[in-house]
Amino acid sequence: MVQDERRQEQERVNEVVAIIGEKIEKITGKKSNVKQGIVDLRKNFWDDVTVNLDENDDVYETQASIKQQAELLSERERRHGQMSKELKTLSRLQDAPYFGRIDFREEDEQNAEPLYIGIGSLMDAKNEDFLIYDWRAPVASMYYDYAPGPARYMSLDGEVHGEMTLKRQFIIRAGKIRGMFDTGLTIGDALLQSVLGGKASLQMKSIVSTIQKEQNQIIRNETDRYLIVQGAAGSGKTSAALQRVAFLLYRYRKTLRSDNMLLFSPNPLFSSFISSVLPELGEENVVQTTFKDFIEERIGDELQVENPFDQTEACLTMEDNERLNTRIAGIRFKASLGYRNMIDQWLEHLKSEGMIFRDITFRDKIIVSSDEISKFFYALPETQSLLSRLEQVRDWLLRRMAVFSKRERQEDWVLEEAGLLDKSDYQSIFDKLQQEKRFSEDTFDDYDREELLLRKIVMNRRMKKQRRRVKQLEFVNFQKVYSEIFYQPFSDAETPEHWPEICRATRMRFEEGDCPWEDAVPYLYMKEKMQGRKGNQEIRHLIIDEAQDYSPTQLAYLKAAFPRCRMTILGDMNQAIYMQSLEQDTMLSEHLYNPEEVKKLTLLRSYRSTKEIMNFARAMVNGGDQIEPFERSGKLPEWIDAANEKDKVSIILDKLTAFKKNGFETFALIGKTMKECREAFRLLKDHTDVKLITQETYQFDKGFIIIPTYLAKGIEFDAAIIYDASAGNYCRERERTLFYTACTRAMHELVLLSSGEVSPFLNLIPDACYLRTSVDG
Ligand SMILES: Nc1ncnc2c1ncn2[C@@H]1O[C@H](COP(=O)(O)OP(=O)(O)OP(=O)(O)O)[C@@H](O)[C@H]1O
Repeated sequence: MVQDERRQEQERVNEVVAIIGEKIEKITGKKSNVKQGIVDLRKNFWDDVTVNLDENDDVYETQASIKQQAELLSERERRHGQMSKELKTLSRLQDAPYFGRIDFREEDEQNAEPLYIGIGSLMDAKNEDFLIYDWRAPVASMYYDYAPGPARYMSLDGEVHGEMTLKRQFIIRAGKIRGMFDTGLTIGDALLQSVLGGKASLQMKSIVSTIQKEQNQIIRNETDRYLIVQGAAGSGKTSAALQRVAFLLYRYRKTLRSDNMLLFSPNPLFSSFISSVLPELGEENVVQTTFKDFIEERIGDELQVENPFDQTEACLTMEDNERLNTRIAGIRFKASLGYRNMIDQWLEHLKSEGMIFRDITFRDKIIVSSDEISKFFYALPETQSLLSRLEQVRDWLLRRMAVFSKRERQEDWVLEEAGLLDKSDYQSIFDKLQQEKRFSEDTFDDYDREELLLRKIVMNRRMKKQRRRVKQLEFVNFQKVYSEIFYQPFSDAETPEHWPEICRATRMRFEEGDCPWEDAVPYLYMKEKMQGRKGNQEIRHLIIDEAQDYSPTQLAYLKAAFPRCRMTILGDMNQAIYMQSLEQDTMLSEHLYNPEEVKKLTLLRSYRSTKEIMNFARAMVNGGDQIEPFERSGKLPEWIDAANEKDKVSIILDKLTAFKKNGFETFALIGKTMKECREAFRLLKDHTDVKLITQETYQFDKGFIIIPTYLAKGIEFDAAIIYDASAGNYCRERERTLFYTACTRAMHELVLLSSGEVSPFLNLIPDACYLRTSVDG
């Protein structure tokens, strides 16, 4: 019976594959015709355009004709693009046409209808019935949401109720059914077992065939402007987020393109790790950036912005003393909305005093001095906003610069510089003079005219940059205005502990042209508020991964920078590693949003690691008992005492050999800091093939790598070794989440090395959760 069914299903697969083959052939033929059409059109573009510039009407006609031709060309190019995309999806479907089937009997109907679900939809040859439904189609949601029994889905015409009589899962490769299971509520635990038991890969895979019900809610949420997902390590936050992108691109395909979405990822390595998921689902990748790159680009080269990883590294490697306490207090305070209020107060204060301007200079001459600007600015009515007054200063300065330019162009140096102008400049002046002659026959002053035009060109070019800066209101000395905050007499109630030292340190950094990472967003907030910078209207959806590392100030900044945006915000409080986000509000805090616009979902089931690894790791974090490890068994985590560096090296080498024997392909030695990783690399590099991952690494290969925790975020490995789990390395409360993050990178095996006293976090773990050995076993 079962065999019979399998045979029938295989026959259907064969039929569908054959139809896909025919479609591919047909579209390929059409595509090459369209391509030829494009080539011809490009070649003969001007043949079909009537060019006539004699009369005004003719010019319009010519323009219309060019426009028509260009539209024809771009329409064909668009069709060609669409066909390429369709072909890509078809060839994926040819390999594995679908992964699921549900039989659904609608209320009031007699019979159940089988629906097959795959990564794209496919109609039969007559274009009448669906042979495959796209996983994102409304009806397909039942596949993820229900076990056989009563089921419903939301169609475009309203809710449809009925009964699901069968739910079946397929593994199809190269058109052959390799596995077929009839499943219960959770989609094919057997299949999930086999997917999760596989090797870690260098690139994340899509989870389309095994999306879980709670993940489906995230993927298909359409109602909430801000969707927050708090999910345990390995619970599929990133996976669900990428599936969600594909879903939204499908659901809103008429209005939403991939370049309307922006994904913030924690580091460049992660960006490349996830880059193949969307193409695998037949969608284009969305734009990706890191928050640091985004901020750095907005600040430009006026300041040297500290890298957040350097900030973390500095805090983790500094000795425990007052300097460190000051730094941490500063980081935490500047991430709070309290500090933002302080900046708002400062902006208010600037209305009556305190603005600092730059001299407007040209070749060592002061065109307008900062004092003069200040006088002009403060002479304007205080009732006007800062922005409107700055705009009036701008216009006044531009006029003053024009007057200056007119005077300066009489100077000898200008003519000397004109001698260095290009041939093309002379040509354009000649053309201009010729044109002028069409209107006046007076040619006596041609020589003077030419000299004047040359002088104008020189001055315009020399003053261009200056003018642009003035237009952008850069005559305000924003850095100094910001530094001034740290001279103001704020009350003790408004300021944190160590405030005087924080002020001193911040002023010093700004004087040197450095912008500490904790000041980057507050500085931009102040500056852009003064400049009245408009928000980005193009980006309509932000996906923010590892959101536990974003502060309320950073959230507020993103909301203002992308005013039209919806946001999917994913993170795990237990993996907060930046000083700013430890034990205080982060972007995951619901109360930072308008209650009507926000929804928070929680993922507690963890899929990445074996049950043993997850049982071990969850014991060290708050609320860990609520995390549910997926039922997949492996070895107990091993905690090995190593007396010295030599022992450590030999243990690591032995473990590597064992990992390879197990068929593992990716293994990481995870250090707390880059400093620790460099030390480990120095010890190991002559004994084995190993690569050190740094901030500049954009991709990693199979094999053995050494990586600090903050760069391993979001990534996974077949096996992980924690290089130093001693008390000296992980004992402070703020190191708990770092330690947990490191341990949860391992899929199949976890090894921890320590010498001397072990981290107190390990004491929290029941003895039965690990195996303890020393070097000689
Ligand atoms: N429904 C699923 N089906 C198959 N695999 C899944 C599923 N959900 C998650 N996984 C797998 O679990 C692993 C962890 O997923 P992912 O990286 O998305 O989790 P995460 O919550 O972002 O983790 P972290 O916070 O630790 O970085 C990945 O290998 C992913 O493929």
